[in-house]
Amino acid sequence: MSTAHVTGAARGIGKAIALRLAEDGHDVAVSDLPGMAGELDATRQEIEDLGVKAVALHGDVSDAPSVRRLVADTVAALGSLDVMVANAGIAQTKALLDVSPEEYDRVHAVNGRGVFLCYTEAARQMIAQGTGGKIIGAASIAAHKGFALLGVYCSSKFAVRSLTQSAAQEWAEHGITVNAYCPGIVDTTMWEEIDHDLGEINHVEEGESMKAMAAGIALGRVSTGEDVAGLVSYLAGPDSDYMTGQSVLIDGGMLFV
Ligand SMILES: NC(=O)C1=CN([C@@H]2O[C@H](COP(=O)(O)OP(=O)(O)OC[C@H]3O[C@@H](n4cnc5c(N)ncnc54)[C@H](O)[C@@H]3O)[C@@H](O)[C@H]2O)C=CC1
Ligand SMILES: CC(=O)C(C)=O
Repeated sequence: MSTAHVTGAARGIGKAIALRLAEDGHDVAVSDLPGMAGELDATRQEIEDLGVKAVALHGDVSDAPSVRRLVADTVAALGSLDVMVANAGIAQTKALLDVSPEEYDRVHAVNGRGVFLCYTEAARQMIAQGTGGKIIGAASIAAHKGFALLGVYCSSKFAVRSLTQSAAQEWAEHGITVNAYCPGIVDTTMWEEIDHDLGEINHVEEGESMKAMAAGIALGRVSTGEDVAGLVSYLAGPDSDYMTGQSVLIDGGMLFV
């Protein structure tokens, strides 16, 4: 029996991943910020309804003691930690010249340090267990290409991509693989907020910014969380055992096609 932890699982991509891993037979710990308790508990209930064990935990991924607790509480509740999905992240839609140093730091604290903390705390636990593991992070198309008005966000996702490569090299000897998923445009609260903010900056109607970005998607539609969860299911399972250090695009053919 394998156990997984998914951060940022109260909604969006994280929730879809948690449910998919439960369908795959993993016991699943889900976590999110304390303010998301109601939504997170709904995710936990949906996982239990699939017939596996679930636990809902609260913590801020940018805070080291908090992440240490998330890992320890997962092991206490489910017996081990075999799959870590460092999914939690925040967006920031702003021209670089308008970003304050504090705003820069917050994005990197959640998207960069948050992934670093989840990766390293999970690896410590997996190394102690001695049974290997799968560590998976949320990157983005923004880890492969910079976008105007998302500059700081993009830089934080490039950080995830390089951390994933370094961690993969350092922990291979312990049987731990480290990979990241790189969605394009996923129809979640995060993209609703990006669309709203781009609309304000560019003086266009709500929905228009998303439509303009989506026009470049070869498959002709934006993504669902479930599209991304299918890739994470593969990265968490045995079929990806010979794959590590990769940041895999799942963008419907938006970049590089
Ligand atoms: N929606 C999209 O188009 C894309 C999203 N991504 C990435 O996928 C991940 C999930 O994105 P979505 O589901 O769209 O976002 P979302 O905003 O809908 O959900 C993110 C979840 O993370 C939680 N969270 C935020 N800060 C946190 C913190 N400090 N500690 C713990 N939890 C925290 C939120 O409360 C929320 O439940 C993010 O890392 C995002 O950058 C990547 C590419 C595209
Ligand atoms: C949210 C996100 O990663 C992009 C680039 O849309």
